[in-house]
Amino acid sequence: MTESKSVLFTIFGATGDLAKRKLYPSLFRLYKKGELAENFAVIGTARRPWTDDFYRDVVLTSIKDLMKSKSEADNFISHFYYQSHDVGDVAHYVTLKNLGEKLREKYSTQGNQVFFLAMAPQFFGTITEHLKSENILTGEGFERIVIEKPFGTSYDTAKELNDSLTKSFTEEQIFRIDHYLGKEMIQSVSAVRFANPIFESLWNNRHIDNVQITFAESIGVEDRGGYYDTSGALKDMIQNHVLQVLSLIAMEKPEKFDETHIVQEKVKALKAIRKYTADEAQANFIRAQYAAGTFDEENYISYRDEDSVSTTSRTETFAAGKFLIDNERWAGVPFYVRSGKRMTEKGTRINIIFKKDVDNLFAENDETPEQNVLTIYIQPTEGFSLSVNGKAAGQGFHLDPMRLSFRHDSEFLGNSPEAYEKLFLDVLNGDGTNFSHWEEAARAWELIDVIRKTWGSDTSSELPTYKARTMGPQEAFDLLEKDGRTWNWQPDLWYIDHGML
Ligand SMILES: NC(=O)C1=CN([C@@H]2O[C@H](COP(=O)(O)OP(=O)(O)OC[C@H]3O[C@@H](n4cnc5c(N)ncnc54)[C@H](OP(=O)(O)O)[C@@H]3O)[C@@H](O)[C@H]2O)C=CC1
Ligand SMILES: O=C1O[C@H](COP(=O)(O)O)[C@@H](O)[C@H](O)[C@H]1O
Repeated sequence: MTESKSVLFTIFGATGDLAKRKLYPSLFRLYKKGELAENFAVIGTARRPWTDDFYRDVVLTSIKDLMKSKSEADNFISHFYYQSHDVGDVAHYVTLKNLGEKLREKYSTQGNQVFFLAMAPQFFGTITEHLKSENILTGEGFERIVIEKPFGTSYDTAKELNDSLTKSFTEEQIFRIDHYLGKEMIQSVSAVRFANPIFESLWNNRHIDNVQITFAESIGVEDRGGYYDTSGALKDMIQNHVLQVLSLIAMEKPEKFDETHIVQEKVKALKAIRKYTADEAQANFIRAQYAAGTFDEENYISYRDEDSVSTTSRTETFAAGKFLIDNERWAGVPFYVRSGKRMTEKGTRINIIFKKDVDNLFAENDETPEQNVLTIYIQPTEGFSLSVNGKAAGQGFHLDPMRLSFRHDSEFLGNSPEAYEKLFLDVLNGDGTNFSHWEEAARAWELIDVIRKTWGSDTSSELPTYKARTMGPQEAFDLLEKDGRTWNWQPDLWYIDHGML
């Protein structure tokens, strides 16, 4: 039997896109599962002069696809209150405090508070400072703060941000969202590694040739051109999601499967990644921008033609590179990563490519076994496959590569908790395992800053482009080719075959 939580949420940025698309539906899912019942309340705040009723209607609209009965939804939204508030105005925190006290009483929330900052990071310092100075933090129950990406734009700005947050909250109270860490299959990476001796015993440079991590998106920048043009693929995806995944694959086995030990090992792995010189960054990382293209008879405009994007923009919409890890386990094993928008399909995958068979028994038969590949499918399908060599059926002896494959079915996917729902529950349980910790973010920025600066100093050369809805520029393929390798990527026929497209 689920024990429901007692808590007051304050959502800053309650009128925004993230709140409507992710936060309210996730809270509703927790409500439907009984994790939230009667003892919770939500204060939504932003500048717009909304009433409680209007706010509740907005929340209702955002959960309409999930609701089974109107009465259930009505009961849920009755826990929502709106307070118009400019985060820069001190007087508003007094109103917020008074409302909080009233709701704490009414819903018996036991002094537990979660603050969700669904706002641009430049406001984080002001908000946390005022939460403390205006005594909204009382220390009576648990008090946790959840913040969104981007966590800074460089090591220096991230450090500044962190310093201002830690004036009011301790590291244990800060939950930095990296929503990929809430995804089912990312959480499964550790299960695959540490619950299967067949893999754990091979998880090193004696058996693994290279690792490939692809975060491909078919969408362009949509309506986020203004933000994206100041960021680019390296900062938007590689600094956070990709390096988080890489550290989970590369880390040593933690002493215990808990937050402290996992984070310790992830930080060690990140620290072992070679920090490039400017020349090495130039040689090992490439970038490109999507040009116009046609796919499936549909025409796509170029990045520079997107709304709120400069027509002379040099922001990359695709980045690829090679990381090297200087430790005993991984010396000599390249970790190739790539991420881009307007690629052929949406697909996040990890490929562990095992070494070639050195002593080929079948050489005299003119047969060469293919390298074994373990693929972890993160999305849109979830599962694993392992390519193995077998004998082709029939006369004679020929090797035939085959795939042992497991995928979650569509029913499972439909019921699988959404990343934000899992992360919300982790926050309520005080479990920071699936969040980014300061030391992780700091190290990731140190690695990325070198690449960013190298690219930034080159203002004259032509930025490579790739046609919209392709797998990126030629330079990304050359990156592996010069190492005698290729990207391992086949279109995901599984979900087409299963009617999931
Ligand atoms: N949307 C998404 O999918 C994702 C968003 N994020 C991050 O989440 C955060 C929020 O993003 P998103 O919801 O898209 O942004 P929006 O621009 O849609 O929302 C911003 C919110 O901040 C409020 N706001 C702005 N200025 C003030 C102010 N001075 N005082 C009080 N409230 C203010 C706005 O409300 P009002 O105008 O009424 O004041 C609005 O509610 C950002 O950090 C973003 O990078 C991260 C990953 C994905
Ligand atoms: O953080 C971000 O992630 C999304 C991709 O997330 P997904 O869960 O849809 O795979 C990306 O589109 C966005 O640019 C980035 O900020």
